[in-house]
Amino acid sequence: MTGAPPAVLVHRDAEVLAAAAAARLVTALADAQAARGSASLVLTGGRNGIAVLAALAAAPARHAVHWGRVDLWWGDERFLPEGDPDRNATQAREALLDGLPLDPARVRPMPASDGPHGADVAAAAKAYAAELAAAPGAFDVLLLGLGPDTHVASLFPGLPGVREEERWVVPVTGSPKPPPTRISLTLPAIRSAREVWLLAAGPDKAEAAATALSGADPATAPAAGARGTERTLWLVDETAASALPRA
Ligand SMILES: O=C1O[C@H](COP(=O)(O)O)[C@@H](O)[C@H](O)[C@H]1O
Repeated sequence: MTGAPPAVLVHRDAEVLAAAAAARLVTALADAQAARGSASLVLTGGRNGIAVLAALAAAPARHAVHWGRVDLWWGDERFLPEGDPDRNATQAREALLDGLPLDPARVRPMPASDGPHGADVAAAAKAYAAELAAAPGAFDVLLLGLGPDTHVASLFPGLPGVREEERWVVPVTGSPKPPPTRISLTLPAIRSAREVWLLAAGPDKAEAAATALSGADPATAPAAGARGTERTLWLVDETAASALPRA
């Protein structure tokens, strides 16, 4: 498989994991800005991803990042009306984004179901792919949560999105986790990022982490296919790490 092999960092609990990932994110974004002038970050939904954003909102070190020069994208979205509390973008705004001096032109949530494409999720996914294609440079950091079924973004085991080899964004219908209709980056898009960080805390993630890190087929364990070009980091807590081999 292409990409950097995973490195696993185990933290004491979910709270420490969120604080440590937030601190790491500040450093990664500030380093990217020092090297290239701006930084590009892909956000995830889910409880661990949103916990990292909340930890960042509470960390004075966040001021080390020039937020006006950060491009924000999303790895997946629940296809719901704008402002719906279940949208990943709504949760990210409430946890962190509303309190940051971002450049609104550089914040690119995935389309909502009451947006310009209406309920046409395929058109919405295509439009997001076009936005991505028009943007220069690689993602610096791409965050992913881990589902108990090994899903990442909205790429679920057995659904066609996980086998996509060409498109960077796909519509998802029939998601086993509600809501059923979603938009997701694909594995080729995820693998284009310099750094991919998978966040997993809680005993319900233990089997998924062990399966994905054992070299499973991404078609049946999507998280196994999530790698960065320069770095793949699994940031987990002790309970999520409990089924991993000791070494
Ligand atoms: O629905 C989603 O779930 C995954 C995992 O969420 P978690 O709450 O089990 O950690 C998340 O990564 C994804 O962005 C989200 O849309």
